[in-house]
Amino acid sequence: MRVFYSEDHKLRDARTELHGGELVPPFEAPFRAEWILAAVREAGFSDVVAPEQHGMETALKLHSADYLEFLETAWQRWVADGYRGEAIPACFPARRMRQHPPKDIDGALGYYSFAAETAITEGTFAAARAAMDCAISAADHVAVGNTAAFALCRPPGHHAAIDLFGGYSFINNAACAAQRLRDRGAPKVAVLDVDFHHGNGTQDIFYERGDVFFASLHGDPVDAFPHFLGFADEEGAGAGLGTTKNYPLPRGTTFDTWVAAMDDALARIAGFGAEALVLSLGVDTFERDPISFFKLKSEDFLSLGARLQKTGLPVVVCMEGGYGVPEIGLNVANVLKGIAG
Ligand SMILES: NCCCNCCCCCS
Ligand SMILES: [Zn+2]
Repeated sequence: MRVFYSEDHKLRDARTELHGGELVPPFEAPFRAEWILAAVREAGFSDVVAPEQHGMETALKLHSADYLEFLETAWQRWVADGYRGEAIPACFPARRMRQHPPKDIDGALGYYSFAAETAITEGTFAAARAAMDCAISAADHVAVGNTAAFALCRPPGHHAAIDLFGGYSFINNAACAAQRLRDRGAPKVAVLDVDFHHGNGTQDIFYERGDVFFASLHGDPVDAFPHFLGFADEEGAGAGLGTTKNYPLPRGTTFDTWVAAMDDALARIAGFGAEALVLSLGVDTFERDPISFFKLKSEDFLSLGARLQKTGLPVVVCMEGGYGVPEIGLNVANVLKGIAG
């Protein structure tokens, strides 16, 4: 299985994350990609290539143009206004307020985000573009007949919505991979999000589309970030009615419960008639993840991958979350091993 990796992920190296009322070193840090890369190489996935540089046309089918323009210019606008810290949103267009993009960068940060833990810093946009390039190149690799590819995306993307950043996400890499597979001829594509956190961004992007099925297993939003989307009654709308399926799961969920939901999702994906699959792979479902509350063990990630291999669907794996512990490398490698059979 080919691995797409860009050194440009290192340009995303924020100093601060707002967590528990303190500015702490971000959980989503460069070491993550380094640990994962080392572990997948160690597991024999040594066909590691840099992605091609793709334009923004795929992303422009998924995100609004004004949002992508905001991402590209936010840091220089922030610096031009004389702020000394990192660009953290602090004022949001909440209920009954006007939904318009302010000229002021402080207001624009709040308008284009849904969470305040994610700082924009110098190099953030360049790193997000490189992660997007990895996802698109991995989709191209599968589109020409390879059964699988791994896009080692950093920063992650599944929380990035049509015009919102947050949850460490800026450009929705997995959505770009799905769109690319569609553009390269797959009539129907499915995105399966196994990250601990609901893929609110991917859901938002495809919610009214009937050509992409979105399924997500995640910590119940009543208890977990992103708190305000990912409930079981969200099933798509318009042309997309019936093509969203959420599996909110409780604190302490172990693999036996978790995998029953995955099997149901895979059955629905088969029923939908997907011809290719994008896996939003977060390994923050691991029992020792620092910010999550499921109890998957490292060997469970082998079973996860094996189930995907059994579908017979070509799969683009996009790296999402998974934090803090060295096992993130082993757990990702185990998924790839399961897929590779
Ligand atoms: N106290 C936990 C706050 C979580 N904040 C964002 C988490 C984003 C995960 C991306 S996979
Ligand atoms: Zn997550």
